[in-house]
Amino acid sequence: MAGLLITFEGPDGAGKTSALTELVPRLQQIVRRPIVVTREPGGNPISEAIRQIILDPKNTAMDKRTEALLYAAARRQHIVEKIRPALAADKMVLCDRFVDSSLAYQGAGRDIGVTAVGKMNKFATEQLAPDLTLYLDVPSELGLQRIAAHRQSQNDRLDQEALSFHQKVRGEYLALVKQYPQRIKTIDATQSLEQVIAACQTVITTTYRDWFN
Ligand SMILES: Nc1ncnc2c1ncn2[C@@H]1O[C@H](COP(=O)(O)OP(=O)(O)OP(=O)(O)O)[C@@H](O)[C@H]1O
Ligand SMILES: Cc1cn([C@H]2C[C@H](O)[C@@H](COP(=O)(O)O)O2)c(=O)[nH]c1=O
Repeated sequence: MAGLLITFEGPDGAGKTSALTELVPRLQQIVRRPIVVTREPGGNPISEAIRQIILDPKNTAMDKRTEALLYAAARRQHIVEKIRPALAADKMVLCDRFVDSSLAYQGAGRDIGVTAVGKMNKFATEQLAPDLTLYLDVPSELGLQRIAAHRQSQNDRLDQEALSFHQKVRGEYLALVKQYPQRIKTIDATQSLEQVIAACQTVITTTYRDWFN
């Protein structure tokens, strides 16, 4: 498999989606091979349908292991339908969230345990791992403030969790950064959006120089 899987991670409100939206057209101007942009949970009809169920604020009865299994199920379908075919066709895949989100949110945030969630995801992914992960770091308070300030619709079920949940999530992300320093590069997402985009672009283009003009 000669493609590249680059994932974007971070607490809610870190700015992943905003940064990706601006970054993609800039990379497309200089990249030598096609880019596929996708997200989790989602990226194909089955996984987007699972996303609706997971994030629906009405689903307050959802058990935490059910939630973890649904994220993993959505991921499995996403890998089979979209990620693996794109990598096999030598494309660069930019994915908004991947397994690290499950480790941080379900493993730590929901207290299921990072090891247990990791094992479940190995089954789902058959060990497919990102080549590079950009971790956009913000204090949980700031991320939640951004979401509240720009809210256009009702918060999803995860956004509605208490600050302490989001702090556990961030704590696990910071632990993952220490555990995988080669793969995960931290971007200071308290900077302006333009600075965040520029930092992401620099990490990607300097790490994979031969992919760019
Ligand atoms: N660097 C930034 N400075 C100030 N505001 C920002 C910055 N980045 C994003 N925002 C704003 O914060 C809000 C959340 O951004 P965005 O949806 O991109 O975050 P996200 O990481 O994708 O969050 P989530 O995971 O919850 O979807 C948006 O309204 C966006 O305009
Ligand atoms: C992949 C994944 C995501 N989550 C959480 C993180 C967010 O709160 C939502 C996804 O919404 P976004 O606006 O697209 O960021 O789901 C999770 O808990 N576990 C996961 O594996």
